Amino acid sequence: MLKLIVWGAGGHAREIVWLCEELNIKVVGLLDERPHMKGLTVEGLPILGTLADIKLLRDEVGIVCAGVGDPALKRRFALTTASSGFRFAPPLIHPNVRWSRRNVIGAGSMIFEGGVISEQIRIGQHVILNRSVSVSHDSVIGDYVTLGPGVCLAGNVVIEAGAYIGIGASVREKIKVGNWSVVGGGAFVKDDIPEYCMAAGVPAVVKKNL
Ligand SMILES: CC(=O)SCCNC(=O)CCNC(=O)[C@H](O)C(C)(C)COP(=O)(O)OP(=O)(O)OC[C@H]1O[C@@H](n2cnc3c(N)ncnc32)[C@H](O)[C@@H]1OP(=O)(O)O
Repeated sequence: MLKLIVWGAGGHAREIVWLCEELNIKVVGLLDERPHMKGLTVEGLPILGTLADIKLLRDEVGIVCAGVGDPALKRRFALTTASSGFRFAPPLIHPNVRWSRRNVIGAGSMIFEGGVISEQIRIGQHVILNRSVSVSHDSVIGDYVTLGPGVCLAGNVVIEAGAYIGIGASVREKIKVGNWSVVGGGAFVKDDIPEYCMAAGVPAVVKKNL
C-alpha cells in the first residue's frame, strides 16, 4: 500500500489526509518546521519534524509538498524534498472528479472533490485544485499553482507557475495570469494579468505589485 507523509499540519493538510482516506492511501505522519510542533498529533497523526527526522523512511514513503496553499512555500518544500533524495507523492485525484484521459498532471499535484477538468488540460507539479474547480479545454496550469475552491477557468487559459487564484474567481477564455501573481477571491479576470502582481475585483484590475 502506498504510504505518504505530508508537509504541513494545518487545515489544508488535514483535508489532504481526508482525500487520502477517500483514495485508500495511508498517511503515516506530517512534517512541520516549527520545533515546538514536533511530537504533537493532528487527527491522530504524529508531527514528525522535518525531513532530517525521517531519513530512515526515505525509500518507503512519498512526500506531499502541497500540504500548504502558499505557492512559494510549496516550492521551498519541493526543492528541499528533492535535494534530500526523497520521492514526491504521485498525483492525488478525488474519485468524484471528472477527468479526461487526455489530460496530464505532474507529481505531487492534487484535485479535490467535485472538480471538472475537461479536455487536453496540462497541469504541472505540486498544483492544488481545491474543491469544485472547473477547468475548460486546452488550459495550462503551471507548477506550484493553487486554485481556490470554486475557481472557474474558461478554455485556453494559461495560469503560469506559482500563481494563486482566490476562492470563487473566474478567468475568461484565452487569458494568461503571470508567474507568481495573485487573483483575489470572487474576481472576474477579463484581461491578462502580468507576473508578480495582485489583481482583484469585477473586472479584475491590478491593485499592487508583489
Ligand atoms: C479551504 C480554504 O480556506 S482555501 C482559501 C480560500 N481563500 C482565498 O481564496 C483567499 C483569497 N484572498 C484574497 O482575496 C485576498 O484579499 C488577497 C490575497 C487577494 C489580497 O490580500 P492582501 O494582499 O492582504 O490585500 P489588501 O488587503 O492589501 O488589499 C489591497 C486592495 O485590494 C482590495 N482587495 C483585496 N482582496 C480583494 C478581493 N478579493 N476582491 C476585491 N478587492 C479586493 C482591497 O480592498 C484593497 O483595495 P484598496 O487598495 O482600493 O483599498
